[in-house]
Amino acid sequence: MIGTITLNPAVDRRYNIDILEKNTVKRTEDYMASAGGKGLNVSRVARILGEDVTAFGFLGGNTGDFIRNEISKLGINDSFTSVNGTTRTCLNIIDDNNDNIEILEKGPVISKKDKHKFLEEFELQLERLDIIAMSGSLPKGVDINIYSDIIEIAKKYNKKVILDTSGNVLLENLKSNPFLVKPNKEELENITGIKLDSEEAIKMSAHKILRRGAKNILVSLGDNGMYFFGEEGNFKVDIPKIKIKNTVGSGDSSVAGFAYSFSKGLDIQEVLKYANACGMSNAMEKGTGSIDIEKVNELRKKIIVRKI
Ligand SMILES: Nc1ncnc2c1ncn2[C@@H]1O[C@H](COP(=O)(O)OP(=O)(O)OP(=O)(O)O)[C@@H](O)[C@H]1O
Ligand SMILES: O=P(O)(O)OC[C@@]1(O)O[C@H](CO)[C@@H](O)[C@@H]1O
Repeated sequence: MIGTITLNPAVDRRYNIDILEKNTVKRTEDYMASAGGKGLNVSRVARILGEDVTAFGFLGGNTGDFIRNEISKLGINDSFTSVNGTTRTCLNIIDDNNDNIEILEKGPVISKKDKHKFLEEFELQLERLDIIAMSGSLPKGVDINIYSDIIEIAKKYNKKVILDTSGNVLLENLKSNPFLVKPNKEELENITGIKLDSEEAIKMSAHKILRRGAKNILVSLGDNGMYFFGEEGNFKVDIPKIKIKNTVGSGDSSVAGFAYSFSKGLDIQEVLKYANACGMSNAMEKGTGSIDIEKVNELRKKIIVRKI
């Protein structure tokens, strides 16, 4: 069973239009709403891979009800804590060239009481979880160290935690030794201040993050694949060219592919193939945080993992 934590979930609304242009009115029949926020994308992809998933976090208002309904249809166990505020809505507007704009709301304010309820619920269920993936930005009212609080609880039960977040929230929570972090190239550049224009620069930056506490790091590079640095060595993943439709949620799909294959005991090279194949399959679909299992299996055969 994979546990996912989405402290700031979102109803993701995707709109496909012909062209992105200032000062115009656009009408479209090509749009969709999904249960989003990074951890919920991880949940959905892990579920498509055939894994049992329990999802934790905060939900409120009619958008929260929409998400509860969607995840119940997918067979994801709902362990969300109810809050008074309203879960945010995030927009992804994509044109015919696959250029897009994302508009992300801040989200509701979480009270101390609800935070404690959430931590209690999480600890109650921890024993049943093989691995935990926690992802995304923090809602207001929640302390920047909350991801460390969660990791410390998980450590008591010997559980591994993947942390996929960015900026100061990522930096501040490295001290509690997350099992894996997954910045993309831009996020890694932002937190280390080092321009990542060579493999050497990426390696140096990634090792900076390892020295600050993370056990392993995946650096995702969009259409250029991925690097992995950590306990099992250093690897570069080379991927074939694909035709993309919507790359939003590819990072989350990679986290799901990693968590799924790692928890099944596959070796690191196979795990990295799963992580990339899931990210790629998501990029080939219109939906956000959505994969096609047959494509994942085809793609895995075409991905090359090199020790560096
Ligand atoms: N344009 C693309 N072409 C091929 N593969 C892609 C593309 N974009 C993403 N991928 C695959 O998905 C993985 C994760 O994507 P990416 O590096 O864009 O993560 P991300 O920036 O965290 O994504 P997001 O924040 O939108 O979820 C990549 O390592 C790659 O395997
Ligand atoms: O504000 P956060 O939590 O950083 O990002 C939220 C978000 O952009 O991330 C997902 C794509 O990765 C979307 O489902 C969602 O809207």
